Amino acid sequence: MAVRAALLVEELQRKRPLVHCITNYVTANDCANILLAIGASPIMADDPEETGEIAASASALVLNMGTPSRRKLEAMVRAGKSANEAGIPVILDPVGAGASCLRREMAAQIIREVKVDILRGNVSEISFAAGLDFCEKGVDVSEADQGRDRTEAALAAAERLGCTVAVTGSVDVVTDGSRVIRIHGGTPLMARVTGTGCMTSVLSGAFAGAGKDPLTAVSAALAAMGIAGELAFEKAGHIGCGSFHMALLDAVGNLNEKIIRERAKIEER
Ligand SMILES: Nc1ncnc2c1ncn2[C@@H]1O[C@H](COP(=O)(O)OP(=O)(O)OP(=O)(O)O)[C@@H](O)[C@H]1O
Ligand SMILES: Cc1ncsc1CCO
Ligand SMILES: [Mg+2]
Repeated sequence: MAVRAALLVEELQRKRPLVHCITNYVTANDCANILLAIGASPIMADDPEETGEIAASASALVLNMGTPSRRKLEAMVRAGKSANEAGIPVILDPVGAGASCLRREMAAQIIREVKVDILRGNVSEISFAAGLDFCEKGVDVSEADQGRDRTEAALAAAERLGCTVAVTGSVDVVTDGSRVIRIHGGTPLMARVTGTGCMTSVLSGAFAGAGKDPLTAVSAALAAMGIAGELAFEKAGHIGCGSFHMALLDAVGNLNEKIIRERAKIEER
């Protein structure tokens, strides 16, 4: 898997996939920059008047529920249907999925009307999507969920939704319902900078847009992000969160096939 992930980086950099993101206003800029850094091409577009058209010309679509609205929901459903018709992968990041009625309705409607290929979230969000949990607070992992089993949540969500699921955290877990892959690495500082999860979702979009298999695509994205987190920590971890944030973007921009082949810690059982 580490070798395939490494080769996928080269393929991504050759193909330069266009990734259409309908995302939140908190981390949109970081998501666009991380896509450019890895070698993909971002487009942020969230008006329902254009999202169907933009998705049809993209290589992947990423739907992030971070700052929701009815209008954004309409934009996402239109884009999602268009992506499904065009046969491009759809990634859903159900940010704070259980935290409000609007978010619950939004997640339910997207899952009902759009075929999602990859669901990526933290353990609270994925537990909600899997039906294991019925309320959430905020966008970070709740205290009650800190000890929750990521593998159990990932498998339950994959079974319920019939798609590939990634639950991120200290160790990331990815499953398509039968294979289970764990990606080690990263640093706890990644949870102290907002948007590192959103960035893994758009990177998953970039890898899925460059290859065909969602399981390999997300595993490659998470391995890349973990390695970048470690390299950034070595460079700037001792300075603080702000410098680490910038170093993370630098590190993603310097990733290549060799670094990923040597450093990826991907384990399958
Ligand atoms: N304790 C940790 N040790 C190592 N890596 C971590 C740790 N916590 C998070 N990460 C990494 O940080 C990235 C984001 O994961 P996280 O689960 O924090 O996403 P999130 O909660 O959706 O974040 P956000 O909502 O801020 O975008 C992943 O690459 C994950 O592996
Ligand atoms: C802090 C925050 N609030 C809504 S979206 C977001 C970014 C990370 O999910
Ligand atoms: Mg998140």
